[in-house]
Amino acid sequence: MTDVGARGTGPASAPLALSLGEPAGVGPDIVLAAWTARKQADLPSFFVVGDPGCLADRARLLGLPVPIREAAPDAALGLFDTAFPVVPAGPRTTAAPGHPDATSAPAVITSLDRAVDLVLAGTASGLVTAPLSKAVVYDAGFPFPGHTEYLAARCTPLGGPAPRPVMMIWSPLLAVVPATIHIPLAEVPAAVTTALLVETGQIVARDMRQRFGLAAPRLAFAGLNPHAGEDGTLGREDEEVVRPAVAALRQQGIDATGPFPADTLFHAEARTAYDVVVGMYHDQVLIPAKTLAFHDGVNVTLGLPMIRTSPDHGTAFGIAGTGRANPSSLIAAIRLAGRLADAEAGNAGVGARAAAG
Ligand SMILES: NC(=O)C1=CN([C@@H]2O[C@H](COP(=O)(O)OP(=O)(O)OC[C@H]3O[C@@H](n4cnc5c(N)ncnc54)[C@H](O)[C@@H]3O)[C@@H](O)[C@H]2O)C=CC1
Ligand SMILES: NCC(=O)COP(=O)(O)O
Repeated sequence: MTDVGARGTGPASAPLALSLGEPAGVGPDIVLAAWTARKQADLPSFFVVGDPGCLADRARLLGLPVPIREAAPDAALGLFDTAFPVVPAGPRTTAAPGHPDATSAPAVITSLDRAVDLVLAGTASGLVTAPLSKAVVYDAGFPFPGHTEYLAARCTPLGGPAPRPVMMIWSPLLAVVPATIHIPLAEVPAAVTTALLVETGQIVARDMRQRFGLAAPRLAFAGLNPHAGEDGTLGREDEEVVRPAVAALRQQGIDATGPFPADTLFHAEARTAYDVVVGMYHDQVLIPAKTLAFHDGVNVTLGLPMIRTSPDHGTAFGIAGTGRANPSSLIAAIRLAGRLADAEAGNAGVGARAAAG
């Protein structure tokens, strides 16, 4: 694993590195659309790491006049205004849009590996990942549930402990963190421990302060059971696991509250009382987040010594290569990564919910 201690200190004006993700999905469509929208959306500069042929094929299919230029990472900044810089990496892909193919896995993984190399070396100021097909990379032996866990492994110092990665889905309307991520629902009650919730709350509070510039972030914890357990009559976990975690965080000076019934935690008035909801499992918090702001949502990985964002959606095979893919979530992800990089370089934090605009 890479020695994180060796990470460079590139200025925030270094471009962002984008991994290309699944070639049969909408990744190439939205990446091309984001570069096309770079001026009107006032995006920070970025380059793609991956197969330039895949992007060129998709541009041709979509009729987009995007001048794709193979480039070294340090040439990308100078090119970005006039051409789309692509740092070649990995084999040529052949999967047709909408038809995922196991042969793409080496290209997908190499694109991600090389993009992370460049971020850890300080050549790029942050990572933005286009969606990959978990099935395609799992079949090729990719040993991680998703980018989130892969990045924690990549950020593990030589001989040191792995950082704990925390997934946050962020939008101007709502920011949520699932305390457990990609595990079966049946395993959730055992996986939700007081220690896990305390550690999650600490990471969220720290990154909201340091990366998002919130002086005193307000964390609302959702309960696990209906009505947050109804005083223990609908399940004991809320009283015995979640409440002690909230109390421990409060003792540490973190503005944590809850557990709250999840069904009434996401309406407009409730959302004014917190900055982030920490939920107990994936769908509990990703459903409200994607329902409220599917096209503005950004997946941000907290807890790592690098910046990583991505769109909140997946490969959308049904619309890949049709011109119907909406690039807004990727555009929001690029914009947020740029602002987080600026904040890391010492400029102002991005604020709780203001950075999407
Ligand atoms: N960060 C990542 O790499 C992620 C990868 N995935 C992967 O994506 C694959 C497909 O997942 P699904 O559950 O089907 O979710 P999905 O997000 O790909 O699609 C869900 C629905 O939203 C629509 N949609 C998605 N993105 C859109 C866009 N940009 N514009 C317009 N409509 C859009 C799709 O057409 C579909 O109707 C799976 O392999 C999953 O693991 C899913 C989420 C994140
Ligand atoms: N449901 C969110 C998702 O699948 C994204 O996972 P990751 O690849 O960002 O870890």
